[in-house]
Amino acid sequence: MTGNGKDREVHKSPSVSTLKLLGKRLFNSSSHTDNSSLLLSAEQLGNGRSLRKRPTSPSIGGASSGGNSPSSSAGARQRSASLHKKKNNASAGFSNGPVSSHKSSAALQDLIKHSNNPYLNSPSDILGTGTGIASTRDRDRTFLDREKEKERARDKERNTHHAGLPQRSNSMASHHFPNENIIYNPYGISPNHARPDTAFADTLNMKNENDLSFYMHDGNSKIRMLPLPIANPNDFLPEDMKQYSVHLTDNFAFDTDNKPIGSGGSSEVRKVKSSYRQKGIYALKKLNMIYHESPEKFYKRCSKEFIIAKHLSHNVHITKTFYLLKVPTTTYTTRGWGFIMELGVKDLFQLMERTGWKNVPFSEKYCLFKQVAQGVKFCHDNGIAHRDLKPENVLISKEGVCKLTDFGISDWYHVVPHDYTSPVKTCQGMIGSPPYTPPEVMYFDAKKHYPERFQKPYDPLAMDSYALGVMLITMINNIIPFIDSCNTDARFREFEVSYDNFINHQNPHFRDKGCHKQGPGSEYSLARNFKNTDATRIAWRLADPNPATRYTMDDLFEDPFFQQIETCVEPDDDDLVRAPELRKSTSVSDFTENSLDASPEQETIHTSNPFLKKEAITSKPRSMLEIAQSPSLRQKSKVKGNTKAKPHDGADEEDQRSIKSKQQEHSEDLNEDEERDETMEDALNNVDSLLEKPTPTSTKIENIPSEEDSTRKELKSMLNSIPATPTHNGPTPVPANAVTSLDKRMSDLSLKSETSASTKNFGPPDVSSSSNSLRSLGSPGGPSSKKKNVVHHHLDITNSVTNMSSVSAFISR
Ligand SMILES: Nc1ncnc2c1ncn2[C@@H]1O[C@H](COP(=O)(O)OP(=O)(O)OP(=O)(O)O)[C@@H](O)[C@H]1O
Repeated sequence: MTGNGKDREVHKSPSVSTLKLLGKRLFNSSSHTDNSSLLLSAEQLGNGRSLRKRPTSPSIGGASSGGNSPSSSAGARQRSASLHKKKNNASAGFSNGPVSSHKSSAALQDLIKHSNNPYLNSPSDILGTGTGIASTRDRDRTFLDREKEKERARDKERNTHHAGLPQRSNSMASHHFPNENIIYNPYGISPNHARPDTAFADTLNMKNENDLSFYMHDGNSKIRMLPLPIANPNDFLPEDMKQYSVHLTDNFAFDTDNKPIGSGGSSEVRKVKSSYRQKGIYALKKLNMIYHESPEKFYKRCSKEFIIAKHLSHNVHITKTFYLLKVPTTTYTTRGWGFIMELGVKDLFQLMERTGWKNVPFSEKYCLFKQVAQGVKFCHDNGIAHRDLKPENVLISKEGVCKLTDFGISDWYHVVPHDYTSPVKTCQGMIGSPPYTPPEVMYFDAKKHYPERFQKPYDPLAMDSYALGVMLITMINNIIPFIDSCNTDARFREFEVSYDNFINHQNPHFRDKGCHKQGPGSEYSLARNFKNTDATRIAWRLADPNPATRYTMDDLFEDPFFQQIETCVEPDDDDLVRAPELRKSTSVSDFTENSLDASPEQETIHTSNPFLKKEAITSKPRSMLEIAQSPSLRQKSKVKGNTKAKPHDGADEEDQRSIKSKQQEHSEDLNEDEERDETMEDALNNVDSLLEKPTPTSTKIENIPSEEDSTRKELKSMLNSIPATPTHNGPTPVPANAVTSLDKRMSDLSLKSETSASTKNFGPPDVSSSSNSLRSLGSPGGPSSKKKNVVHHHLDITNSVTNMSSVSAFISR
């Protein structure tokens, strides 16, 4: 999390008026339990940034690879657990205790009153779910009894010493409020308040505190500046990822409306534009040094994140990461490093916090879930455990496709990283973001004071499964089920008891491999809203508190319910995101770290790309008709589906091309290809923007806004030329399996026009049925007819709550 003022614009608290409104509702509510906590949350919204996201427990232990790892690469991935301290100074000195949330006195008393420790009461008192008989659980009993005593003492202490501390709204976790309008928000009244940060294991040697960079900052003590000179990213990248240009301003410019579009524990995300294509808008994830981090550690941490992200950037469900660049000090940023990435429209958290989320059909929620699962499977198939899955780390593209992002604490999970036959490397230490962090990892949370014997090396893959399960439960319940996945959280305890109860009394084989009998039914609170016991099976099996029996990704993919979920995009679908072009490369010695963006003209003059001027002469855009007839001039060699990415082969074809563009012999071919691609993509963008416009009346081609640029003319010409009877891909037959998304779109356009009254018209039904998903324009008779023709509108979720910055953030994108 960055600490500068701009950061606050991203996910700042709701407006005062919104809060007042919510406050009124709460006062009128009959549930005293919920009200008090909610009111507290509302009050706290005024606390600003520290409340914007849930404070993360500091972790002193440190996550590192387990004993079977010869080299602890996880250890290299540390981020300061003092993040908590950094973000939330008020909480410094907060007494550690088994109840994780910091409660002010009012809420705390209420919480205590309603906190059910299943081990204190008779089983039938606490269940209220399932059969009404609690399973006998000897495990941890002694420990819990001891903890109970400690908890009482700490509660007392909190009531006196810690009232008013920033906190998460526990009450939102699983309560159902009398006012249905409030239930939709999975994380509480303030979406920002409740966005959890990632916990980074802090294995920092405290001796490093004297590191000079610790004292370098730009006026805000929470942001530390890297000392000059900034290291060259290429010095930290493997051979096959080395980049032609390493300076942001060589080939990119900041967006004029330069607002941050997101921020996390150690980064701030902004839009940047390619200097060469108007529509080339990308995300710059500017990486910040975290508390106690030395420059060397920063460089290693960031280059590792980049290498992993780039290594995985070959799947439709992974946000593409293109370059690791030096970022100069500008009005918008402090100097440092940043990633150029594919731009997401919003993240899944932002979808889920919308009022309309609760009305999203199950089928669409399952579609989103399956897409996320496919992304996770791809990571696992390629040797990476994500380790920080949460809705905030799932971006939604403008086509409505889910894409995993934030590989900040991801790691290679094989003992020998690129030997996929080597065993799984276990981890130790507190990492991740509660409640998505599983119980076996929470044992390492220093704040919880678990005895060391509870802290066992854990499987990072099981961590991802668990997070996926909690995400699914959250998506269906519209609210997080508990705050922390540990038995210091009453609601988690309730979940654990229900789990055991279901197994002991209803389905003894629930945890058996290959058992696909029904999951828990509506008598279980965390199953009720699913209204489907096959769906509860996958959710509960993924969120199994016991990692040894938890669903693996393979188990999930073998589950019949999971298999029959229809998605609007297939994992082997091509996506249309292209790598930004690098034409200019300022040599390191030429570069002043504080230089500001150069104008495109200057860049052209100073370009070191020998083909730049030539390109202007040789570029001969194809007409859209030509494109429609033979769109597949250039076959992109993409890694599809579950195919393995080569270790460290993150430089994809486009990137390689950018690098190779220095080589004279390939110049003409490359430039032609680039131009063709650009024309095609621009055309598609235009088609997209036409189709995505919620125009109520018939959208005729003639209604295209009158801007007479050549692409638009070509677009008109293409659409008007498409015959009523689709010829699919024109005269050149393309094998079905080689059909790209572009082909599909083109052929789908034909079909659309056929079903419309006129080939020239895109009437309202067609416009509205064209979803934001890649599959939305599926052609029943075309080459993709084998695939499902599912139409989803993942981005069309209404929101009646306005003035929330996170809402405005994505509206403005
Ligand atoms: N490529 C992108 N396009 C659009 N928005 C993005 C992009 N990358 C990140 N964001 C937004 O910024 C937020 C923070 O990004 P990210 O999670 O990568 O940062 P982080 O510092 O690693 O966060 P964390 O605290 O989870 O470790 C995301 O939740 C998302 O809303």
